[in-house]
Amino acid sequence: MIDNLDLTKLDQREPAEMDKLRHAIGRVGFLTISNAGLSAERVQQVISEYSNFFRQPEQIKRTVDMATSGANRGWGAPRSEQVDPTANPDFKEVFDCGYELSANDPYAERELSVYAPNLWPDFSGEFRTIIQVYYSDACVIAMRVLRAIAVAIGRDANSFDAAFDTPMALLRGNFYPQRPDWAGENDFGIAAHTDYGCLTLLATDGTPGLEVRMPDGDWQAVNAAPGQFIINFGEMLEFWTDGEVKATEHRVKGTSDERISVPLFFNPSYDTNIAPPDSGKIIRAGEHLTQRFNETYVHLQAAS
Ligand SMILES: O=C(O)CCC(=O)C(=O)O
Ligand SMILES: [Fe+2]
Repeated sequence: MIDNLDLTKLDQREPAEMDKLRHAIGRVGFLTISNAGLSAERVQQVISEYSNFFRQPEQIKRTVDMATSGANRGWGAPRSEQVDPTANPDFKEVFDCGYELSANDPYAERELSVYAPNLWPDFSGEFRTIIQVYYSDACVIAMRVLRAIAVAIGRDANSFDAAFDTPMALLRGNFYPQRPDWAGENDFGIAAHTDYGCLTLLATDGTPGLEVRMPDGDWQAVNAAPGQFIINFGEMLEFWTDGEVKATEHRVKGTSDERISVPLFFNPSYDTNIAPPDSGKIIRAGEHLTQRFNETYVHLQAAS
C-alpha cells in the first residue's frame, strides 16, 4: 500500500505521521503527500504552461532541443531517452530546466553539464516565469520532506541541508501522448527505472499512468490529483543512507489518454559525497548523475 502523508504533520514531527514515513521510505519507497501548501490551481497553471509548450510546432521546440546543446536543458524529443537498456527509447517528450549558477559561483568555472544554462523557447506568454517560480516553491517542499526523512532515520533535521547549497535540481515536464498504435511490449511512455538522484517530487494532471514496483514484485498504480504530490527516492539517497531509504522502480506504459507529469528531481551539489556514512568511500553526486545521464540520453549515448 502507498500511504498518503500530511506534510504539515511531518513538519511538526507528529509521531504517527513519522511512523508512516519510516514505513514508506524503508519498504515501498513511494508515498503521496497532501497539505504541502501549493494549491491545485497553481499546479494546474504549471501543467497548462507545459501543455501549451508541447503543443507548439516542432520547429519552435527544435530551437531548444537538448540534443543540439548536449546538456539536459530544454526540449527532449520523443525517443530521445532510453531509461531501460532492455526496452526501446521512451515515447514521452520532455522539457527540462534546472538550477542556475551565478557568474561568481566556483562551480561556474568548471563548465559542468549538470549546471548548464537553461534554454527557453522564444514565444509569448509567461512560460518561463511560471515554471521558474514553481521550481523554487517545489525545491522548498522537497527540502521539508528531506528534513522529515533525516529525523525519521535518526539524523539531525538539517543534516542534508548543506549538501543542497548548489543543488543539481532539475524540473521536468513530461508529456505522454496517447499510447501509439505501433507500441509493442518494449515500448513505454517511460520504461521501468529508478530515479538517479535523492528525492523526486512529482505533480501530475490527475490522469492515471504511473506504476510502482511493490516489494512483492507486483506493479501498483499510484495517482495524485493536482495539489497532492507523489514522492519517491533515487539511487543517490539509497547509497547515502546505506539502504535505509529505498529507490523503487516505476514506469508509465501510456493509455488512450494524454498525460502530463511534472517531476522535480531534487539532487545535491556536485561535490557531495553520497557514499554511506563511515564507509570510507567517496562517491561524488555529480559524477553519478553525469554517468546516468550519459547512459540515458540517446544523443549522449552516441557521443560516449
Ligand atoms: O510520469 C510519471 O508519473 C513518472 C515520471 C518519471 O518516472 C520520471 O520522469 O522519472
Ligand atoms: Fe522516474
